[in-house]
Amino acid sequence: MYSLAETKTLQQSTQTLKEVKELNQTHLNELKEVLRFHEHRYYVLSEPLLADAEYDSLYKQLEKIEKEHPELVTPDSPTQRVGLGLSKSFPTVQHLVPMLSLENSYNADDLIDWDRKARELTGLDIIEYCAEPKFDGASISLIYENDQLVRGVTRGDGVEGEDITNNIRQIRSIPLSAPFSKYGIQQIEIRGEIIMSKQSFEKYNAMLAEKGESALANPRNAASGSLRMKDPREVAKRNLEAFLYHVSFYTTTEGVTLAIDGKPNNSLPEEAIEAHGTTLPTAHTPLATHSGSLQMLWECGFRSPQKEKQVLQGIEEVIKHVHDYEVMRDTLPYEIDGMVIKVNNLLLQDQMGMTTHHPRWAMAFKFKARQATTRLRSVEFQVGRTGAVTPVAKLDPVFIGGVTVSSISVHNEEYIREKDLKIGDTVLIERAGDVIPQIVQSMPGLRDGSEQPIEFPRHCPVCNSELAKEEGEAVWRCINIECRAQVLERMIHFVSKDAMDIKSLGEANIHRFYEQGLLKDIPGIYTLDFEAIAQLDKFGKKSIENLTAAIEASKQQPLHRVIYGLGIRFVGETTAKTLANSVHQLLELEGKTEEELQQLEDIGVKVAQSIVKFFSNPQNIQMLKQLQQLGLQMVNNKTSTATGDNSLQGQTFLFTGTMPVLKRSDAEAMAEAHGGKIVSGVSSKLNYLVVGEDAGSKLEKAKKINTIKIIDEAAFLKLVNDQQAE
Ligand SMILES: NC(=O)c1ccc[n+]([C@@H]2O[C@H](COP(=O)([O-])OP(=O)(O)OC[C@H]3O[C@@H](n4cnc5c(N)ncnc54)[C@H](O)[C@@H]3O)[C@@H](O)[C@H]2O)c1
Ligand SMILES: [Zn+2]
Repeated sequence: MYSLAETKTLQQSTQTLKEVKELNQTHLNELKEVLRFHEHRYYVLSEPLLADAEYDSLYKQLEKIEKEHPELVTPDSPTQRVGLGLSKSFPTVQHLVPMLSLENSYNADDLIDWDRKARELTGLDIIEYCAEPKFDGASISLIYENDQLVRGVTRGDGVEGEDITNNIRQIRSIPLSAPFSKYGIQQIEIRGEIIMSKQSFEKYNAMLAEKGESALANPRNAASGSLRMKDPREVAKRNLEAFLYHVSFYTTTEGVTLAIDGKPNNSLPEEAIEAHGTTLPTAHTPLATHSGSLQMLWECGFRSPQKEKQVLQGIEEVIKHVHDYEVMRDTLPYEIDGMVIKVNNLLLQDQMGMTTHHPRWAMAFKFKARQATTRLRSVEFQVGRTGAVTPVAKLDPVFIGGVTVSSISVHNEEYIREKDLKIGDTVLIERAGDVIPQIVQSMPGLRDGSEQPIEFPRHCPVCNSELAKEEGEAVWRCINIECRAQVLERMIHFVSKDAMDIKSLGEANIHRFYEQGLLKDIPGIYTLDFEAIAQLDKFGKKSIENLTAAIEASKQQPLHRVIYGLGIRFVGETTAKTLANSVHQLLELEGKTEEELQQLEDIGVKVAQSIVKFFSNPQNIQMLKQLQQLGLQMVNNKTSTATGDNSLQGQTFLFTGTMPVLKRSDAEAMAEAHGGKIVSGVSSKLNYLVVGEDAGSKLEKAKKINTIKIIDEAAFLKLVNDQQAE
């Protein structure tokens, strides 16, 4: 329908519109054209070029303009109907009751607004709602007659859908027959969502990759694409699943027609419409509430959100529930993009009615958007502490999942090839939960020929030495151990939070001291020339004090942190702990063979090789000896208590006030580790009162007992360190 040239022009317009802060009526025609185009990509081709949130935001703006200028609303506006076009690959059929869309809300205020309107419409003080997940798949309508599945239809444009009965019959969670007659029902239309689980989606994409086809962007596209496959046997292989969440219409065995979704379509027998209209008899249970109909579907053998649903009283309960659910989102085996909140009582639903676009009794609450499209501007190559060269894609900044993303690691050459990335490409990116943002796919269909391949360097971008790649590895490395990038990254890793945790010596300071020639390696951290640092701009007395104290305190970090801080390849926090527990003294590792190391828990061939390599390098041993002399913990704490580092034996300690560096509990543990004892109050039995800032009554009291030594944190650390060095 759209030629390549048109596609590009429309994509260009999309970009332009996205960049306008507030669209107005002058943009109206372009906006409509752009939305129609994206609907075609989405509904007909199942190949969207825009993230949902981006589409939604353009759609909202159209709604807003039309609301301000009702005279400009045209019948073909995207707001005037649900979807656009049908693929024509399957016979189209009319829905018995139109399949509408849902109104969207994005925050608590939207929900409160909606609840207010609902209470106005119904005259109630409090409304009972039923909340359930908004399954991210493709919606379908199923018809059962005399307990047999007779028809399965896609939503299509909401009025007509495609008859995909044969494909629907392949989905195992949809029973081919269901005992509706038990409920006195002769014909029934139910609706739900066809989804592909995250696991099946991964398998599906792996299969596509094997065949050399490009991966699909998300499980929803995979589900809707799979539903329209020509060969039902292929559908069967896709492992689709179905959640059925709605009864829209039924006739009873006595011939009574009950349309739950407003007016029955003309295709119903006229006499039935006349006889019963749209009103539902109250007596007719279980179909008096939405939650009741979910229960009935469950009992008829359908996977309805019977377990996932929640009946709630009033909007405050709803708001709490949807926020709680959003937190769990990533733990579910399938994708959901929000929650749907429905007025539970079906009579009330009927009373509230619907617009041409959506029912007034339901509201979608959309979770934070996680996908967006943007442009890949360039690729930078970063050198890590192990010399690995990582390509990082620089993007036009986009806001997703609550943060602005402007660069994303693209891992290695293979990954770039797999994702078919080029400089200048439009890319779809995703940020799921706390997961690091990823490029989902490039959009090769939008290339205009100006895109450039990503060239991988053969020389280190920092020190220019030739890069090497080990057999069977995807990563290129700079093997020059003196490489400035590596030296810096090693120091940054050493002081990082999970290693030595020297907060005042962050990345910026390390760079600065390095550039000034004040710091060149890890041991140098403990011999910093503070007088020279004091000459540097922005280094006041207070900063120097903090820095000194933090560095001093880090000498007490346990051995496993020192080991982790060394940044030995493949040695993470867990392995570092295993190694620390396997020795009395760090340098014992120097003599260990690969075989010996592999006896330890979770240490495999690769890890063992890497450890041996580290400890057989004389430069590394030299560094460890230096660190030992400088007073770092080179002994395993557990064994040290056993061998009796009891230098503070018999001494009592009490801490008061806030200390500049140490946490109270850490300081106490430190005193105890050296044989000291913590007491709870000031008395003549107390030897040391360690005071921090804002020390109060304890200090006053201690001043009156002249046997108590009152010291500050620095003196305490000195005490601990000196005792240890003896
Ligand atoms: N990326 C694009 O270019 C593009 C283009 C067009 C539309 N879209 C997306 O499609 C959406 C519009 O599609 P829509 O009209 O289907 O709206 P929708 O997807 O926002 O919500 C309505 C749909 O939610 C589904 N749903 C899932 N769980 C449900 C439940 N428990 N109860 C009821 N319904 C449930 C139903 O299929 C229903 O049709 C837009 O919000 C946009 O995100 C994207
Ligand atoms: Zn280098």
